[in-house]
Amino acid sequence: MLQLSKSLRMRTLASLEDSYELCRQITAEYSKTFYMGTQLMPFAKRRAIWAIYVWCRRTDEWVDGPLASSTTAETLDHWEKHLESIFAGDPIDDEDVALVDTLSQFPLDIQPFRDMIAGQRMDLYRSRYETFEELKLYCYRVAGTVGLMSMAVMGVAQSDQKAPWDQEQGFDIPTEEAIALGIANQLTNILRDVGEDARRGRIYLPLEELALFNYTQDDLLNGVVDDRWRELMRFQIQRARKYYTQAERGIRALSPDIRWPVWSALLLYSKILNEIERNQYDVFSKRAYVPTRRKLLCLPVALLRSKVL
Ligand SMILES: CC(C)=CCC/C(C)=C/CC/C(C)=C/CC/C(C)=C/COP(=O)(O)OP(=O)(O)O
Repeated sequence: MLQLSKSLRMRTLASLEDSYELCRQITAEYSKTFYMGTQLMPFAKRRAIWAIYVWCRRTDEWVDGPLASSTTAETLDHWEKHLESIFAGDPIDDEDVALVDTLSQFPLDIQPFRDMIAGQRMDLYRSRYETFEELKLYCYRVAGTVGLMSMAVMGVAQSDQKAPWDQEQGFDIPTEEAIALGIANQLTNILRDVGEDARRGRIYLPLEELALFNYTQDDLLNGVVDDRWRELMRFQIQRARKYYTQAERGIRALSPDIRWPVWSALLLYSKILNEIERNQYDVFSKRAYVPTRRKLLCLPVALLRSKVL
């Protein structure tokens, strides 16, 4: 019976090609920046990243999407079982077909996927973070994990593709740097979306850091932009940039064919911080956005860096 229902289900699922195409469309629709990055990758890696992106997006939707108000801990337990089924090679939905294929081709571990679900659990119960350590754990879970997943697909440089001194620097598998890029991206996202999150009653910035700048939760919820806020934002932006710098050091340890896309994604996303500065730190009434022309300008810069750094 179980066998029968499984085979019935299998027959109604999308073909491999259609599933990857679905993942491509979803990635293009939801994340312009990362989609642009993936377009610079070799075919097999590009579509694997789309399959992973879609699973991450679906995971995020449980707490951020239209059905979020009915999501409970049990919903996420169920989603974790769904994940185990994918890792067992048994797709449930059309989007899973591509991910099952990706798992058969790249050495992906289930742990970062589980950690990301744990990150969504945090979002379910918490709307405040007291310290940066707590926020950092959240950022690892919802975004650092994406770095780990992506790295398994992108691959690291073979020893004959590296200069001898790279090995001495212990850059064999740049795990910390991959996590750092996820954290940098997430911190950027948090800074860009402070106003939007406040309107949903959420504050991601650590409360003890607000206090350090004499800025209150009420100030934030009311969108007060003054010297205290600008100082606080300068401090936050500086820290996000440190994570970008750490990530940059790991890129040359990656396989050469994906250094350009990773540099591009890094530059494109970090530019949002420049836009926040350009907007005089007003993240309440404006959404920091990098215009397409400025985005395109990043690509040759990224190419150059991927060759020389
Ligand atoms: C640097 C090294 C060694 C490896 C690279 C490893 C990678 C690719 C890390 C990047 C991880 C990543 C893409 C994290 C996602 C974080 C994030 C905040 C995504 C935001 O996604 P959306 O919310 O869809 O984006 P927008 O809303 O900004 O379009």
